[in-house]
Amino acid sequence: MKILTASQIREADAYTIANEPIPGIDLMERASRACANWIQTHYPPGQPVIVFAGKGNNGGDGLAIARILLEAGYRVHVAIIQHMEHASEDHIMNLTRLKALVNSPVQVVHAVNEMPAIPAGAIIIDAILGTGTNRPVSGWLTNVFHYINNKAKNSTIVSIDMPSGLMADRSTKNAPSVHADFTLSFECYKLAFMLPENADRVGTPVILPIGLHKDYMQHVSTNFHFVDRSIIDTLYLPRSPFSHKGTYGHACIIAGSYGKMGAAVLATRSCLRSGAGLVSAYVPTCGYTILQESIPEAMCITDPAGEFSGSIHDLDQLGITFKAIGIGPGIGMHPSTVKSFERWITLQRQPVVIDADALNIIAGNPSLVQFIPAHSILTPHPKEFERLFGKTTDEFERLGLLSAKAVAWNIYILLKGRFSAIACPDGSIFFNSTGNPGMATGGSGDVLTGILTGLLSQGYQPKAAVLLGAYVHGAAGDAASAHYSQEAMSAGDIIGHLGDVFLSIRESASTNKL
Ligand SMILES: NC(=O)C1=CN([C@@H]2O[C@H](COP(=O)(O)OP(=O)(O)OC[C@H]3O[C@@H](n4cnc5c(N)ncnc54)[C@H](OP(=O)(O)O)[C@@H]3O)[C@@H](O)[C@H]2O)[C@H](O)CC1
Ligand SMILES: [K+]
Repeated sequence: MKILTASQIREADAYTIANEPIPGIDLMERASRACANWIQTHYPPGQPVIVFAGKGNNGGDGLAIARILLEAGYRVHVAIIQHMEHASEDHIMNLTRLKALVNSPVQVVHAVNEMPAIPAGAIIIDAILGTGTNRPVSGWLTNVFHYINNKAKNSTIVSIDMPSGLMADRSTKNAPSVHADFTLSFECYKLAFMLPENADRVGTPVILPIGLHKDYMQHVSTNFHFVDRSIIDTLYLPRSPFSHKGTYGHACIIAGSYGKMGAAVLATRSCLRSGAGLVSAYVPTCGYTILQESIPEAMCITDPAGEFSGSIHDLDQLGITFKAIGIGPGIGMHPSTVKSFERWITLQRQPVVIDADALNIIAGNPSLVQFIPAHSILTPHPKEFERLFGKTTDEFERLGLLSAKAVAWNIYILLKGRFSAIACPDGSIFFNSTGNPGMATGGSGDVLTGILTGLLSQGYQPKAAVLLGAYVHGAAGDAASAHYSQEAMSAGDIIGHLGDVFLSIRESASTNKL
């Protein structure tokens, strides 16, 4: 799914009005009905509803929603927030339609002391500002937001299109905004929803299709995408009935050190569970028994240094052709490991997966960047990202830096988070849609490294491997949390659910081809 900027959304709106064609007021009605339907499905008419409407089209939506809910038997109070003098045409039209209903209380609020009381259990509809927000909110609107956020007990805030105060494609990190429980947003995710700095403002985003024109949506060019199942199904490569283990490559996981052999076990096991034909683990000698006993399907190559690896650079001399290599989980930062990694990276010619301490080694010696093979995949978490690329003032700026580095280094960078951001060498960014807070647990990243290496090994191109790998990792985490709970699930449980996820993707990909 494409993620559009505020101005592209305005264009989509205008294109739909001109080419469907449909009058703007009817498009607003369609959007408002989609919201009202959602509210009616989730809350019974007994609950009081308070609509806070601004003076633009977001407010127009609010007034239409109020009318539809009143007609459906809800008790609705409407407060128009006078944040500007003039009102949009469709706001005025919907106000007229609302006032035509008997018993429709409409109040105009000019100052925070005029705000209506919010009864316990109310559904608060926030339709003050939407995608037309073009500057951080200040002045008395700040107090209005504060009043709404300190809502009465058991009430729920449902924001329409955007939590008021947020800008769709710029940072409002320190600006006031409504903190929604749910955001019912039209047609596509907004960039602001993808960033952790807005997590407690957006609440749960719900995307409601409102039939914006297909031609516009198909042809509009954007650098931002949301990876949903429709993208994943096109990436999946079914295995050939005539294949053998050689078809799917020999993968190598370079991982582990004394006390961190779990990282090697998790990455190796997830690599095996992601379809590699053969998997070898390269580990320090101290990990030999652990690895062979816990994963008999994998081969084991030991580094002579003992408790850490110091001869990684000699791997190429073994005469084994690895189709893909993943390096980093648990390798530590012993000076010999650092030296050995530095030599090893200069010898690489095909894309590799680089994670954890291998990233920290690069951060400590930025001259290594020139040796990272084109189209390699780096998987930093935010702290590792900062060590590699430096600090930014907000997360929009961080996205810009992420994209610039992926282009400059000609690599894929997967920045881990609720919606992991995958930056590609062409400047585009894909946000992964799967995963949950239960995955914020030790070993989860090691599992991802194994999955990505396994997918590369069996012939996925790096872009397909990183998009599919991130999705599968998150979806297996979702299945694990459904089974064990977010609290009790562990990284190993993610691996345990990879099979269910591959089965389901295989099924939907083949159904779509019929
Ligand atoms: N595009 C669609 O698909 C559809 C959108 N709908 C709804 O329309 C809104 C967008 O409506 P718009 O009228 O463009 O903008 P807003 O309602 O968000 O804002 C109205 C005006 O508010 C002023 N403004 C901007 N920032 C601030 C601020 N920080 N403080 C106070 N006031 C602010 C600004 O006017 P200025 O003259 O002051 O610049 C805005 O123009 C969209 O979100 C949907 O809810 C449709 O109904 C359906 C299709
Ligand atoms: K809003």
